[in-house]
Amino acid sequence: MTAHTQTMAGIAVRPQAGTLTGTVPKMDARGVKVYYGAKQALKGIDLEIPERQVTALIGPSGCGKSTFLRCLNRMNDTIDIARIEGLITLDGQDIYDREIDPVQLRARVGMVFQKPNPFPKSIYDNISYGPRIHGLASRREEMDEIVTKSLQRAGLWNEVKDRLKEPGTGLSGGQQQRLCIARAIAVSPEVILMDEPCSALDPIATAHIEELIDELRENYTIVIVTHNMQQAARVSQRTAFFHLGEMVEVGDTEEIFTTPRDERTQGYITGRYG
Ligand SMILES: Nc1ncnc2c1ncn2[C@@H]1O[C@H](COP(=O)(O)OP(=O)(O)OP(=O)(O)O)[C@@H](O)[C@H]1O
Repeated sequence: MTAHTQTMAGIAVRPQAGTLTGTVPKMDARGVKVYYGAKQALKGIDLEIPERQVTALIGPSGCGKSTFLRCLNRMNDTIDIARIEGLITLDGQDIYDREIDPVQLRARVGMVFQKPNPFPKSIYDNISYGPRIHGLASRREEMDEIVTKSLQRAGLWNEVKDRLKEPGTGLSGGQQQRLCIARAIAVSPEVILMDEPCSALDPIATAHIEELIDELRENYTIVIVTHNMQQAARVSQRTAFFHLGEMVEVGDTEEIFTTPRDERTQGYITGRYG
């Protein structure tokens, strides 16, 4: 018999019961409920996040996509009225366990936000800040290497290599978003969460970020919230459709966009509502 795990809410659930993807997921959510005060925003989400793939979360405004994304690195901890129940694991370990330090967790599960939010510091310092607080480099040369590699991986190095001391806020919107991705990469995360990362960008900058996401999945597990269904179809391998706080259906992206099982999914992807 599968061992039951006590969750933060004291509810017994079976971890990783019957994996849908056939492999052990990088992250696994079971029965995740979120309340903001008395209002329930998520009604029991079960979702596996496969390793080194892009999982897209889609659905109409207010259905709980961002709330769910924030559960995956405990960003909801910072919202006083938010309460979460259920189980979320990273490599099989409960991320809400008392032993887990949320700051360390957020280094393993990084986040990129809707609006590029570089620190009001130099390009170099934007990248070196995380590695410094996590003690990832003991010498200047090591830090230089982390900064260079992170900017290279984020596809920004050639554009900024001669102006690393200039403020990050002086870059274009698309460059700032790539700087934020480089900043997330700098602490060697395993998972990167992206909350509508292109919504503030023009089509060219968006195309650049989408190409980058496709490259990044070689090394990272990515979860992306997007309102743009073409984008979900272009960048993700799996798609989960959320509606009114429920996860209605999840599957291979191609399948979800061509032969959805649930009529609510079909209604959304064909633009009938949302
Ligand atoms: N900090 C908060 N305090 C109170 N209620 C919140 C908070 N954040 C989200 N909510 C509520 O929870 C529900 C889900 O919101 P969430 O932002 O997760 O949805 P979403 O699907 O990401 O929406 P959108 O696509 O518009 O960003 C909504 O009813 C929203 O009003």
